[in-house]
Amino acid sequence: MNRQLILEDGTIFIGEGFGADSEAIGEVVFNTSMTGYQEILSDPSYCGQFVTMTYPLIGNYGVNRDDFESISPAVKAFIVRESADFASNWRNESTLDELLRIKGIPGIAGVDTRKLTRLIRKSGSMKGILCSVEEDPALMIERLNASALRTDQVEQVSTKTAYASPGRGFRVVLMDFGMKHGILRELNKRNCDVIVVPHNTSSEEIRRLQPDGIMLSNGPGDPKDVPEAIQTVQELLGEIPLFGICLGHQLFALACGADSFKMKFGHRGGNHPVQDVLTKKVALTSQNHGYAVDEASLDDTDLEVTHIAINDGTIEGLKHKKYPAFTVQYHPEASPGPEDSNYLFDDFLTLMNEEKRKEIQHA
Ligand SMILES: NC(=O)CC[C@H](N)C(=O)O
Repeated sequence: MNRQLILEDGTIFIGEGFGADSEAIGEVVFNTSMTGYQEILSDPSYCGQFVTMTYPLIGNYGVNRDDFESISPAVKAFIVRESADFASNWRNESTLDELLRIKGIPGIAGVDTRKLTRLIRKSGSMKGILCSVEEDPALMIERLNASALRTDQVEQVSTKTAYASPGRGFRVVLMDFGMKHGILRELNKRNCDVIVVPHNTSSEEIRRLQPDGIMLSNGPGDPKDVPEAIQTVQELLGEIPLFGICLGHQLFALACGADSFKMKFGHRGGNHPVQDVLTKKVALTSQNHGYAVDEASLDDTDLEVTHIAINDGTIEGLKHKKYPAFTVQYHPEASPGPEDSNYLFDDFLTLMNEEKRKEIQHA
């Protein structure tokens, strides 16, 4: 027992260090997925956060080349009940511990993750510090309270330069706010000619690429921290069909005049039930968000709620009443998670198709 996790309310968890031997400060959140730790770890939306896995055994199938959602995991620290040091799977290429060491991410094992999760559910997500047990907790809490969490996460994880992932179908400009590779994979699977652009690409630059559609990716942090992206969406709305996921959904809502708020402890897991308002069908979804769109703020907008979370009634999907644009708060690209909502990518293609047909008729 050589490492401690100290929360801003003073709670201390003592555990065994694994991964990188370094200190970290971040926002402590929990994820209830039973598998998929590699995808979770490498999801850029966790930038700046400590992820607690509620499933008690993590690392048991190792880490492989194919399941990364980004090349450089942006998670600040990883908290588990038990870290398996023997990885058993035919795809396994390294252990979780090795990956965390290489990527400079500290971990702590042996933590009572049920207690930690209940605490977060009761008090809300909290700041935490992960450090050696040699450190004086009182001094650490002082440091924790004095440190403000960063607000430039999107800039940290977005691509610095544009790149193409060619296809022979619709051209889609994918705005990268901290994209999971699963989104690109789903678009390519449908033959889309994808151009991934940095988060701060202007609307003129996007227009110049002559896209058939725009995809707004997921990403870390508060949507209000990226006002220039909100403006870009405003400038393109109605002109080019649009599909947004998670942070992309929140940015779209803000661009349409709605508001967002920080949730108490968010939704992070692989089995969140979401209902389609129209069909009443429920899908099990993969989720990772700490902010949500405020329903009351929709009154003066042209937005319509398409999906809601069964667990707490928060908004999970929106559609513009006049323009070809729709978004979801959850992750239809799954990975990790169920594929119930994969059809949304097909809907995006249908939307682009319809708009193309209208254009041809009017030409
Ligand atoms: N996965 C995401 O895109 C998350 C969006 C945003 N950072 C939130 O926490 O709500």
